[in-house]
Parts: sequence; C-alpha cells; structure tokens
Amino acid sequence: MTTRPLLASAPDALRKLHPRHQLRNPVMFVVWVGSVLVTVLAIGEPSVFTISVAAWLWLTALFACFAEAVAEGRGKAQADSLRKTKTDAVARRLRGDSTEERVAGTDLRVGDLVVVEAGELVPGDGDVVEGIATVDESAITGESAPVVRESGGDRSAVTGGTTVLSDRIVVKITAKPGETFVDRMIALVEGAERQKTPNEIALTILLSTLTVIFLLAVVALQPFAVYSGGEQSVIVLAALLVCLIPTTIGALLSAIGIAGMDRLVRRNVLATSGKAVEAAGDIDTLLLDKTGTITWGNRRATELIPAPGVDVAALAEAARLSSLADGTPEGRSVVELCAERHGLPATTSEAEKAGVFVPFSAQTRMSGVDIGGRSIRKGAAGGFDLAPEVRTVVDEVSEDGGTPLVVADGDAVLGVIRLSDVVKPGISERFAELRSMGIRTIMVTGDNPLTARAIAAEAGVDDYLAEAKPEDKMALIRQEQEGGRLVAMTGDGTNDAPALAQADVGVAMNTGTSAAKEAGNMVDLDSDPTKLIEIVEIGKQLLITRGALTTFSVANDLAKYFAILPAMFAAIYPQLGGLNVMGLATPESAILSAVVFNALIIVALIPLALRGVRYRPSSASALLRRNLLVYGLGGVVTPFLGIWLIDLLVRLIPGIG
Ligand SMILES: Nc1ncnc2c1ncn2[C@@H]1O[C@H](COP(=O)(O)OP(=O)(O)OP(=O)(O)O)[C@@H](O)[C@H]1O
Ligand SMILES: [K+]
Ligand SMILES: [Mg+2]
Repeated sequence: MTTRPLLASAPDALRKLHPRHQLRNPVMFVVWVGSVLVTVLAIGEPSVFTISVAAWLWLTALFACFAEAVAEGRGKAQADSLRKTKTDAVARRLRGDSTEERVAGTDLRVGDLVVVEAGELVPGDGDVVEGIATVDESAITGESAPVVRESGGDRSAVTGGTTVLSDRIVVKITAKPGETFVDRMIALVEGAERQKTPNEIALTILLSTLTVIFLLAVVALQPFAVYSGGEQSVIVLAALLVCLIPTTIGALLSAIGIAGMDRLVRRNVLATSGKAVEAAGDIDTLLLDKTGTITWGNRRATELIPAPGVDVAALAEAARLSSLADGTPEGRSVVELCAERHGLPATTSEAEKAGVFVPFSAQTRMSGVDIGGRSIRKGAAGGFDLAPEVRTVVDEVSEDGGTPLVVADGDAVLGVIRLSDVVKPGISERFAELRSMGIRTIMVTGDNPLTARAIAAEAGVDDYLAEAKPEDKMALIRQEQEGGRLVAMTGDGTNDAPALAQADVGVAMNTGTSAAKEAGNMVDLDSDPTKLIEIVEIGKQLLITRGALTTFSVANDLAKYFAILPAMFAAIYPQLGGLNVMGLATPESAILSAVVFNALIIVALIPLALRGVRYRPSSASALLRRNLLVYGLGGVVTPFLGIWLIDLLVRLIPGIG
C-alpha cells in the first residue's frame, strides 16, 4: 500500500483554511473567527502574550485542516494507483451490420456493443452478452488469479481496464466514459464525493449547539466582570471560548469518516455511501443469495438420471433440445454434457433453429422449446407432476446439495439433470464469527427446500428461505426492517437487485451482474460473502471512534475552567486562586498554556482518529463502560497534566511568566 509523507498534506491543509471550507464545520468556524479577531487586536496592542495567543489559535484551526488533509492524502495515493489502470484503450465497436469500427474508449456510449479478444483491454464497464472468457482483473482487485466472465448468467459483468486472457467476448457497455467503476472509485477515495452521513449531521448539530451555549456564556461573562470591576480583554474571552467549545472532536470529525471509508477500500470493498458504512456497524440480520454468493456459482450439469423405463439417450436428446437456446451457464453446461457423454452435436442445426424457445425466468424457474409439435421443458421440480420414483431422484440430488432440473416432453417426465455447485471454503467458521457478533444469517435462494437445507447445513447459516422469487427476497428484508432491525444483503444476480436496493447495506459481489452492482451500496471486489464481518467491524469501529473522541473532547475541556477562570478573576476574587490546582505561574501563562494544550491535543489524536479505536466483539454495555472509563476519565485527567507541563515551559518566556 502506498503512503505519503505527512508534510505532503501541508499545502492541502493551508488551502482548507479558506472561510468557505471552514463554514462547513461550525465549531472550527468559531475558532477561525476568533483567530481573525485576536490577530486584529494583537496588531493593535502587540505583546508577547497577544501575539502568542493569536498564533496558537491559528494553529488550532490549521491542525484541524491538517487532520482532514492527511486523511484525504491516504486516499489520494490509492487514487493515483487506480488512475494507472485508466488507459486510453481503443474499442472495437460493432456496427449494426456486425462489421467492426475502431473508436476511442472515451467515445463509447451506453448500449454500444464492443468485441474484446484475448490480450486486449476491456474498454469500458459492461455486461458480456456473447461468449465466455477468462479475465485478469488484478488491475482493479489486486488478485492475480484469472476469473471467468460469461454471458447469460450472474457472472456477466466486466470492468473497464481489466484484460481478457482467453477467447472472445462481446460486451454491452453499461457506463458512460467518466462514470465508470474506476472513475467512481477514484472520486470516492479522493473524498471528492463525500457527503455528511446522518450520524455526522446529528453530531454536528449537537456540537454546534454546545458551541452556541458556550458563546452565550462567554458573552454574558463580560457584564459580570465589568460589574465586579474586572473587565476582561476580548483576547482573553476569545481564548476562553476556544478552550471551552468541543474543538477536539470538531477538528477530527471529518478525518474519522474519511479514514473509515479508506479502511474499507483497503479491504477491497467500495462503498458508494458513507451512510451504509455507518449502518454496517449496527447490522442485525444478514441475507445471502446461494448460488454465486455462498457457492462458487459455477453451477454445471454433471449427470443425467432417466425416469424408469426411459432410455438415457431419449433424456439426453430432450435435455439438449431444451437447452440449445438457453443462454444461462446452466443451460450451456447441459448442451456440453450431452455432447461429451452422449455424443450429441453441440451446435444447433438449421431445422432446430425453427423451434420457439422459452427463455429461463426467475418467475417460472423453467426454460425450454416448442418444436415439431413437441413441448419440451426443463426446470425446478415444483413445476412438474412427478412419479414417486422421479420424486426420489429429485430428493436425493437435493439432499446432496445439488440442484435437480426435471426434463419433460409434454406431460411425460423423462428424467432429471443434476446441477452441481461447490460451497466456498471456510465459510461456516466465518458465519460462526458473525453469530458471535450478534448477527443472524439467512440464506435466500430460488432453489428447492431440500437443496437449500443441504447447502444451509454445509455453510452453517442460521436459517434459510427456499423457492424465493426476487420479490420474496425483498419482502423478507422489509419484514425484518419493520421489526426495527438493520439488514444487510449480499448477492450477485439481477434477481437480487431489488433486495440489494432495499437492504440498509447491500453488498454486491464483483463477479455479479451490473444490475446487482448498481442496486447495492457496496461492491466487494473479492466476491467474498463473509467480507461482511470486516465491513461490520469497520462500521462499528467508526461509530466507536467517533463516540470515544466526542467523550474525550467534552471531558478534556473541564481542566481549562481550572486554568482560565482563576486567571481571569484572580485580581478581583483572590479566593478563586484555590481553583488554580495546577499551580500555573501567571494569568498569562495559564491562558496561553490552555490554548496551546487545546491545539496540541488535536495533533496528538490524529493517529487515533485515522487508525480507529479497536473493536473487540463484546456486549454494547461493556463497550460503553470501557470507553467511558478510558476516554471520559482519561479526557478529564490528561489536560491537567498537559497544561501543567506546558506551563512549566511557557513561564520561561519573557513577558508571560
Ligand atoms: N437455465 C435454467 N433452466 C431451467 N431452470 C433453471 C435454470 N436455471 C435455474 N433454474 C431453476 O430455477 C431455480 C431458480 O434459479 P435462480 O438462479 O433464479 O435462483 P436464485 O434466486 O438466484 O437463487 P440462487 O442464486 O441462490 O440459486 C433454480 O433453483 C433451478 O431449479
Ligand atoms: K476545546
Ligand atoms: Mg442467484
């Protein structure tokens, strides 16, 4: 992973001092206004004290900008390495008459068809509509093993900038140049598209309210001071105000959010919404699609099992016919099996092309052909009347975790095709980990209940829903949400898209279709359904870090009363001197020390804001107790020590001590 030297962020930090940028953060805007005011006054009555206070107020504002710039800088390094994948590929665009023309990748439009052959770069984002190929996606995913991309199924999406290693595919472009996956990723990691999340907005409102209250309190202090004969200088009042308002969290808030996004990108997850990252921290239920998510998704026909009294050759002939125009990977694998094991032609004859093909749909769970007066169908067992012997075969295939497809010619059931798929390794241990985090896992699949049960047991999910249509997946999510639960969904198919859109956190597998990636609010480049563990951890870490630093920020302002108030009123009310528990040298050294500590604590906490407070699975109340102790008590104690130490140095400055 590339890193940048810290000082590289200095120019960006300076740029952020612009008032337009400051206005976005009310707490730091007050510091900014205070700095301007104190500077003007210090020019009017220059002294070591006034100039020092002015300088440290500016540093306070600058350190906040620096925190944000450093957080963004880490993303910039990633953006630079991503930009390298954006080459000006030349696209081979198909004209209407299926001749080719060469155009620049930047001239492609949504809907264009382009040809990509072995050794060539994919010129833009799209879906494979013809052919099958192995693709090297390492430029995007960092993973060097080639992946298969093919038309018709749930593994059809290709990304611009990746390389086709074998064969020839036709790709239908789905993203405008400039709005591709990589473009969006670059914008994200650079923070250009960053918007405040609901949580951040709520916290900003709270911090602004606190700031206004302190502002009023400081303004109201002056009449009292005048009345008791100790009028305070505006410089001292400004210093007091800055010390009292929650500058620590105000300065670090946006860095915490950016760092959270950055941690996700480092785990190969792209989130298009910060809101989803936050929601991930509170997920109760995780729904997963079966094929392509829990299993590898390479579902292939592996066996033909004829019904009693049916010749296997007759079953093979019908299975092949029903699949000739079935563009799904399952359909093509049936044709291949019939060719390899049963000696049938793999290509469609002219006579066969006359058939009326019935494409597979998630609604009917069937596909087939009407040809020469015959009506041949294959599909999920639920759609057929089965003799007991065939039912037994269907159940056996299902209990084995396979997907049975029944083949029928008219009313005559000819037999069963076994589709096999493999569960991704190590998945049950990871689901156990999710359980320990308090997250319930539910597998939702279009497959039959027996297959679902077998795969659910093997994968170790808590529950499953079988024979689920796209709307059933979405309804299940709604139902969970109505019970007040936050729901995450991982899936890869176009039929998962409605559910991915409905979920609070929708994670699409990178291997999936464009529709799925478009519908969700995260894409996992590694297509690992258990990546949700990391996503949840990062979300929790983000929420905990924000909470911990807010606690610290409010707690660490307490010591500053003990530093500044006695300093302000020592002359009029000597008994207030008892509050000077730190034994600070002079009123000037006390005020300056508080201001210096207030600025330095921001810098000291930048690493924690970027790294995040560590999350360990434990109950919410235990977590709260621990954080109150560490960041609440720590926040109270640290500044007493810090201000006392700074005062020891500051008192040495002539004109202050
Ligand atoms: N090409 C096909 N022709 C006929 N039937 C099919 C075909 N592909 C799948 N089926 C049947 O339709 C069912 C639903 O398939 P689909 O791929 O839509 O499931 P899904 O909802 O994505 O769930 P999952 O991905 O978990 O399997 C399958 O279980 C299978 O029985
Ligand atoms: K403060
Ligand atoms: Mg699916």
